[in-house]
Amino acid sequence: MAIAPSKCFLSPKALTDRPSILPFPAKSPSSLSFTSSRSNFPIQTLRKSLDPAKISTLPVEIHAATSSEAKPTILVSEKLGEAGLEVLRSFADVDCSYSLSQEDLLARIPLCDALIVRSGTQVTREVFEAAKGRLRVVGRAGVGIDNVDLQAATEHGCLVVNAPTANTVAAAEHGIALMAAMARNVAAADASMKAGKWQRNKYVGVSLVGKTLAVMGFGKVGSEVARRAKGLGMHVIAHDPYAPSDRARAIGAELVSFDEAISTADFISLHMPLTPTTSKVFNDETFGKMKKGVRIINVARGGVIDEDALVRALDNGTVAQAALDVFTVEPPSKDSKLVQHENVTVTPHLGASTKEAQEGVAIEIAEAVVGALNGELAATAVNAPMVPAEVLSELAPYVVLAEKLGRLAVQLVAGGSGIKGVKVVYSSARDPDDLDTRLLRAMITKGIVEPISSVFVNLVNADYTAKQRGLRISEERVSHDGSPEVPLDSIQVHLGNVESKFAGAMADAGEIIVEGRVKDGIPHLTLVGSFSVDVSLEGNIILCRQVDQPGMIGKVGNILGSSNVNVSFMSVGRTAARKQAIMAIGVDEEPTKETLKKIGEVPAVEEFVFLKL
Ligand SMILES: NC(=O)c1ccc[n+]([C@@H]2O[C@H](COP(=O)([O-])OP(=O)(O)OC[C@H]3O[C@@H](n4cnc5c(N)ncnc54)[C@H](O)[C@@H]3O)[C@@H](O)[C@H]2O)c1
Ligand SMILES: O=C(O)[C@H](O)COP(=O)(O)O
Repeated sequence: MAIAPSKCFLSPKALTDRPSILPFPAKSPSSLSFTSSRSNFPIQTLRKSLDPAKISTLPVEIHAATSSEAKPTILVSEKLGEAGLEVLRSFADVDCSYSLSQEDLLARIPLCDALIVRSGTQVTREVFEAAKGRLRVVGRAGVGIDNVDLQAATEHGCLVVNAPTANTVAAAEHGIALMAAMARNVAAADASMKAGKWQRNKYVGVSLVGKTLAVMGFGKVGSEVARRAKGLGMHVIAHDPYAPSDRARAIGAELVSFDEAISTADFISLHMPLTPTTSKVFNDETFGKMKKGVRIINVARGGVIDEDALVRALDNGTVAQAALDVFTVEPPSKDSKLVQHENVTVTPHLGASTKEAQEGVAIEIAEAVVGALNGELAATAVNAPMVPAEVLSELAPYVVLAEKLGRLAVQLVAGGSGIKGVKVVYSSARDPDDLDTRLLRAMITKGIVEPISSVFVNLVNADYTAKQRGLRISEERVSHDGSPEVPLDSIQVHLGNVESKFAGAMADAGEIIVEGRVKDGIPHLTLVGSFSVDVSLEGNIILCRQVDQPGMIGKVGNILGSSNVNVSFMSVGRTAARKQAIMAIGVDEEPTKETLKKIGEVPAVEEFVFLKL
């Protein structure tokens, strides 16, 4: 796919319309090497806090598509509601392929920017590897993300989003339906009648009213089940190590320990996620602690039950009945003893399968995926920090500043000296709790890592990438006597224990230091080593260290002018009059080697460096 990296100017409206920001900021053209496997479409850097009149003149990096080919491709591998597909089709080429084998999925994934799945598609590490960097979002049209290898997604910089709320009620209703159907033998009696029998004595059930129900996992589905069970006259207890007791109290459920829940309940309904802690938490030992004749409902995940142990507990009467919507392996084998057991009622993972829930889930996931591909940070991101829109909006210019400072700092390092320690110092009048720096840290990492590697860094994989490269990033806060209305006064990036190709960037402590501030919404470089400068961080920068004397600006300016290099800014910082000074020159074009050589030949110039932003 042919994509031209180009510098464009965004209209004030485009910049202010969306309070959102770049989980996938495009690499800046200076360091960019496009491969045909990663498509890019407009990803904008928001500058909402800026004066629109000024915004219109700010260059914003956009990777503009050269043709309609640049539409992203979204693979939908399991049935998705029509309303969600419409949202997707209005934005992307949508490939609905509902019965792909794993092999077919691996073959198709390198052509896709996003993948939307339900619980039936295994999004394994192999899938991310096969995507060769193009896959940027996996959308799970539902809650459980245990079929997505989150670690692999994060390592590959791929955002995973889910739709956590739209099927809650459907799952809770299915739990209640299974409980009632099991207690009254509805499925077995139905099958018996259809076989021509009339067995009124065989299918005598048990009542729900007055019975104790233990809800295991008091989250969204669990609490809705509890609410409905209260309406049926049940006594509801719940176990959830992380649930607030006031939420349980408000519903009239009592939070108890695991052992108390399972040993006192007549019915146990499972609503926890499948995690390493909950895997097979219902096993021989825990079945042994239950009341004889207990009844179990599972609409959570099959893997929380040791299924062989459940068959034994059913056979020996510890468990009188079970109603199961989910299984360790789906679909389970046709001769599964559990599925075939006469005291077990089963459904094929139908918890979320109502028309209403599927339409809701489809819209929820389609909007999240489109938003993420557009550069917004999804509110339902599973493997990236969720930064509220207001925070994103006010930090936007600082995000640009952070990346540029990282990019500048790394270019000042002399070849051969590896970077290990990065210290970021934020000067702010805000209380530390009111300043979320995760985004800034991620962007500094991006700025440092991208110019020296082929890794694509974003908010999802920034911390992981830093760790992988042995880059220790520490953060410090310095309190500033300004207005807390302004999030930050300055950001400093310190690279420790390195040598610099520009000695002027080394501070006394033997570190490279660059500092920046946002002025009128525009990022500025304000300190290099121990020299104060003031140059807006746009285009490219030449730093010259020289003996402070009259006429230097004119001499260097003349050299650049005669080579047709446009100077946007010049700023001189010095330690003391007539001693050392640093000249920071913003240039729109990249000077040729000959031009740079001429600058180096000016007698008072002691060193200089050309830096791409
Ligand atoms: N059958 C279906 O079609 C269907 C539909 C929706 C949800 N689900 C599944 O239902 C489960 C719950 O979904 P949800 O939306 O309520 O999720 P949720 O995150 O809102 O709730 C899960 C709750 O489990 C609790 N929990 C975590 N570890 C626990 C433990 N060791 N013991 C007890 N509680 C623990 C959490 O604190 C949380 O409150 C998930 O496994 C989800 O995948 C299934
Ligand atoms: O986790 C979920 O959302 C449910 O298990 C539903 O899964 P499904 O989308 O495959 O029906």
